[in-house]
Amino acid sequence: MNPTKRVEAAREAAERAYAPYSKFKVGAAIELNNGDIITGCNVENVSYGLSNCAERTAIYRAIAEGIDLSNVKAITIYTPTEQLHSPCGACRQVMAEFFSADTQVSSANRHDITHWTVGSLLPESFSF
Ligand SMILES: O=c1ccn([C@H]2C[C@H](O)[C@@H](CO)O2)c(=O)[nH]1
Ligand SMILES: [Zn+2]
Repeated sequence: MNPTKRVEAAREAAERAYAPYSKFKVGAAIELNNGDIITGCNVENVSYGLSNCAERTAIYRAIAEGIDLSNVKAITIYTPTEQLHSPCGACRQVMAEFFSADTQVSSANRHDITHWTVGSLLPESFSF
């Protein structure tokens, strides 16, 4: 595991966030078992409900690039804020779709990092 590499990649991705409405910039970095990193940032819209979170941007980018998400080691999100922030409900559901329940999910800022798993963030997730 290389949390520093993911934190740095997520921090750089947060700098690319398009968040003129909320001013809340988020970056995400998915690390694969082979060490490859796929990043995402939040992308907002003047029609606010169309905004996409950093986590889902990274996951959808990976899908679009044909990356096998059964090989995910961990996902880290980064916010340039004083508090740490956990992923929203929509992103938890999308993570549950593509990542196994034991995949590590981390949230970092410039001071701290905290860790969960997909299963702990969305217990008893919907499926059929
Ligand atoms: O886990 C989260 C929570 C929020 N956001 C984005 C959505 C929106 O652009 C901004 C404020 O909600 O932060 C993320 O990217 N990830
Ligand atoms: Zn989200």
